[in-house]
Amino acid sequence: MSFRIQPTPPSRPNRCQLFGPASNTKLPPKMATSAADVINLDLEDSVSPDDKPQARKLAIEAIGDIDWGNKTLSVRINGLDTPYWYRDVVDIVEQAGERIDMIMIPKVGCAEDIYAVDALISSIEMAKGRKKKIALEVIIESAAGIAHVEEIAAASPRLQAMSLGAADYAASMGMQTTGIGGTQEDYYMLREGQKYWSDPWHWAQTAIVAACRTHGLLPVDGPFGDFSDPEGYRAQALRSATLGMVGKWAIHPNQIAVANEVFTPPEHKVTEAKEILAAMEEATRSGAGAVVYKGRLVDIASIKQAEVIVKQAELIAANA
Ligand SMILES: C[C@@H](C(=O)SCCNC(=O)CCNC(=O)[C@H](O)C(C)(C)COP(=O)(O)OP(=O)(O)OC[C@H]1O[C@@H](n2cnc3c(N)ncnc32)[C@H](O)[C@@H]1OP(=O)(O)O)[C@H](O)C(=O)O
Ligand SMILES: [Mg+2]
Repeated sequence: MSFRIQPTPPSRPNRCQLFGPASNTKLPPKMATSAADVINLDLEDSVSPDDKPQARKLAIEAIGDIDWGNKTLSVRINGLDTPYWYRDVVDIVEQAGERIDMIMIPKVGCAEDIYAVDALISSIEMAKGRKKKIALEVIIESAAGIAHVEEIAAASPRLQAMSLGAADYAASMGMQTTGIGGTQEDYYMLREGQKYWSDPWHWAQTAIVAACRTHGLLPVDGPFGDFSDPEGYRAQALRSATLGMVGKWAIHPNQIAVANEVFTPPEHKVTEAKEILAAMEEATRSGAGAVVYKGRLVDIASIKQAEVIVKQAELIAANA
């Protein structure tokens, strides 16, 4: 380990982030009673330009009027290249009650994007005497975003989470696809006439996980557009969880249960992790640094790996 200790990310569940356009009044009450850990009321791409002012007003009403229970409540503002974002921040931070937890900034490309929003929020919080500091989360969904992912992760103490936005990312990278996440037909290796599909999102996800872990943020997988393909969603979520992401977006209620299931460590993994911790405790007592568990090596690094799984399970149980 470096002299700099890896910071601990926020201790809250983030298995499923459910999105819905703030302009659609039918959705927020349903989102509030869903099993998602995080709710994102959207002012950005699911809201048409003509509906932006009304969507802001409805988001403010929904934040104040609905019982959101213990969910983390976030609003996605418009991008910094639009005429909408400053008004989103001003209206939400001035007019929404203390129940709002987070603002999500889309399409971030550099640390200064976060600085700008942070400065504006800070000024309004002081002017209005807001008690609770609003947190930030960002979406990496452009070539610039992924190129500058580490400086973005380090940009503000308000930052809690970072997601991959597969659709805008694909467009910005010039990828030849209209799919939002998941397997891409043409991204395969060929061996002896057999196709083996690879994961075109892998590099971006890994870069996001590394930046988040370095700076104590929660890495989150973004949307999977084909909500009629639960097994495709599950496969993508399983890959993300294996890489170290803590959750995934849902754009339809039928994706929530799968996200919650995949990002809750299964019982057999928790049991195995606890057995490894017990085996290592025994090894430490007898002065050994490594032991054999089920025919394989476990050592001091295995303690840290096992602790990841046990802590994930404890966090989720504590918030159930
Ligand atoms: C890709 C980039 C993004 O920006 S992703 C995030 C932005 N997009 C969204 O927020 C879309 C959210 N989803 C929806 O608006 C809808 O789900 C829909 C339009 C995709 C489909 O809606 P529809 O009503 O046709 O679907 P049904 O199957 O009929 O719904 C059944 C039932 O569920 C309720 N419902 C639907 N969606 C939601 C939801 N999001 N939350 C809660 N409830 C929902 C619906 O009202 C029905 O209810 P019922 O009538 O049965 O009571 C990204 O940035 C990138 O770049 O990658
Ligand atoms: Mg997007």
